[in-house]
Amino acid sequence: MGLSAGLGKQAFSATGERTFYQGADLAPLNQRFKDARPSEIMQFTVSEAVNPVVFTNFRPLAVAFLHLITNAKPDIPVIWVDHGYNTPETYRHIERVIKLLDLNLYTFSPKMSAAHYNAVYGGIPELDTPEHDFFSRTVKLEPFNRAMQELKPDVWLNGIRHDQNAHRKGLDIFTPGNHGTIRVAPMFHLKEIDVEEYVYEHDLPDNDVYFDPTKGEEHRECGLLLQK
Ligand SMILES: Nc1ncnc2c1ncn2[C@@H]1O[C@H](COP(=O)(O)OS(=O)(=O)O)[C@@H](OP(=O)(O)O)[C@H]1O
Repeated sequence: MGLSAGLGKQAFSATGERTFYQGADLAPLNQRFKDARPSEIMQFTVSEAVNPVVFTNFRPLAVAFLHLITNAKPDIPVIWVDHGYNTPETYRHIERVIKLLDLNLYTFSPKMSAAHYNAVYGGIPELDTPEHDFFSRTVKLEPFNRAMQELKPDVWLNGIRHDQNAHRKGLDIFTPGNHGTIRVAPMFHLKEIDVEEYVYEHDLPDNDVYFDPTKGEEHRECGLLLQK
């Protein structure tokens, strides 16, 4: 399915009732929006949500999601955990995207800087060790949880897709997120090529040199999606 595939004439209006709350039955929503365009899912979500936020790591192709969501709601809070280990290219890319999309950015940093961590613990630990778990908790999970506690969103919007890894294949557009949120992934049913085309067609800058210190390989989960 491409970005231009859609629901056709069907339109949705706000019901006045709360759509997104912990324990909401999400199956009817997933059914209703399974063939919808990402822009329709975003419009519906921002009109029904009370306090929607975006979490992003500015990974490759994330700019497409940020472009779509800021078209639907320009002032939506965009939360970025800057763990301090991004590549220089990623930091420069982030600066460009903040300016281009005029993002309402909230940056959350770990309580220990990367320089401090490196000096005391000798850099990024080996994967699948207790040291690496501690590292991930310190540089990513703690600031992520702090952001959730401070902003108290009802909806966590993100750009994840079904084709990113085996775990994500089993997810859906609307799923229960942690901290009582409903996690909404408007691009869930898209393929990587659809998103690449969107970036190309809109002449958006992309992030080519990306590295996540909490993952060894691209398709691994670091834990934010697995946290309950
Ligand atoms: N650094 C940082 N800051 C803010 N938010 C972040 C961060 N890392 C992950 N996320 C959120 O988790 C979603 C999935 O991210 P990842 O693909 O990196 O997977 S993981 O859960 O971190 O393993 C991710 O969705 P997308 O960025 O849209 O893929 C975000 O909603």
